[in-house]
Amino acid sequence: MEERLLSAAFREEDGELDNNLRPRRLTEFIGQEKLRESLDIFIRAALERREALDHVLLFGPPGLGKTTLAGIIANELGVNIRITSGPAIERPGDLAAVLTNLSAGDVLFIDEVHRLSRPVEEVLYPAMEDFALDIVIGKGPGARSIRLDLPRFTLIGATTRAGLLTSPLRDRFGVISRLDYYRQEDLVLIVSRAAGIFKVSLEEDGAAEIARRARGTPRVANRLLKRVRDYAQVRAGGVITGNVAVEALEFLEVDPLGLDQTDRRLLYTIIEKFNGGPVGLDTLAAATGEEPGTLEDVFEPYLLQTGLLARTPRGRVATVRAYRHLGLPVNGQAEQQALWK
Ligand SMILES: Nc1ncnc2c1ncn2[C@@H]1O[C@H](COP(=O)(O)OP(=O)(O)OP(=O)(O)O)[C@@H](O)[C@H]1O
Ligand SMILES: [Mg+2]
Repeated sequence: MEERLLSAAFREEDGELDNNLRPRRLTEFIGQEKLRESLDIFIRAALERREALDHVLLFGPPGLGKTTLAGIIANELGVNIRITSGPAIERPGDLAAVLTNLSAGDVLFIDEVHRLSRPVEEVLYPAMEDFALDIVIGKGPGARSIRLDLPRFTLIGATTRAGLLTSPLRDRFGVISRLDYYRQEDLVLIVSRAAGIFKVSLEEDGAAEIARRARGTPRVANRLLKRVRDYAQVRAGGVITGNVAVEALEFLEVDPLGLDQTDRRLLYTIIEKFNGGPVGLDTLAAATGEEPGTLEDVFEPYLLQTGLLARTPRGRVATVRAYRHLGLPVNGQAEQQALWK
């Protein structure tokens, strides 16, 4: 699992990659036009009024650019960014320390903001709303609370699971932006830009081939580019043509829709062991030896998105498209089930 080339999740080896490749300005950020345009307006307006930007919530699947955007926003505002994450802030006192160290206008970026503990969240509410910190002194009936003023700051929260955010927290964000999977043409621009930074020679067809198999995700596109580059260097004189990209990606077992072995095995299991489905999540997990949560969060989103898998009230179903993709005959059963789609 950890080793999946196509996982959109962040991995250690991406660290360096991400830092060199991260666009620093809004104009360098490719795709997500609507979101980019709105952010551009909000940032300019805040700058003109010399105010801190409203709190921003960025949500969407992993690897689509949430952390990148947080950095860009701070950069465009010309302020410092403090980076932390939900699980890293263990106690209310930890958050209080971070908040009291901010300067006016600063950006506080909290990644995985849905994973803040309740007591920590409660410190965040008045901080976001009134730029104040309520500190309780003493215990029991003698306890009293004093209010400390905080500088006006901008909280940027990022989450892959907006549904898990409590509503009091969600309601305190003035800007709520969703990132979507990228279009093919945007991914072509993204890998071409990365190739420029890596100084790899990448032809147009090569870029298209990598983009097509990148699951709509810049992080995956950049990672595939790195592996294809290795292949091209050793086997093909360093130039990534369309053919070289196809060869390399076949070698890496990334198929034309961007599925890897694990994705295909999942679909085969539904088709062969469960006659195409419907099959319940837990049963499917047991049959494939994966955790139900992993199936749901890691494997399903992309299969659902490409229409290879469908969720029905009675369980998961392999669609006609899945049969065709795997080159299996579509029997009457599958046609029937396809009606669920
Ligand atoms: N619009 C974009 N243009 C160019 N490169 C991008 C874009 N979006 C993301 N990237 C690249 O993709 C990589 C992953 O982006 P990022 O780390 O911002 O994703 P994320 O949404 O924060 O992921 P996670 O949910 O795992 O934290 C970075 O290396 C970044 O350079
Ligand atoms: Mg991130």
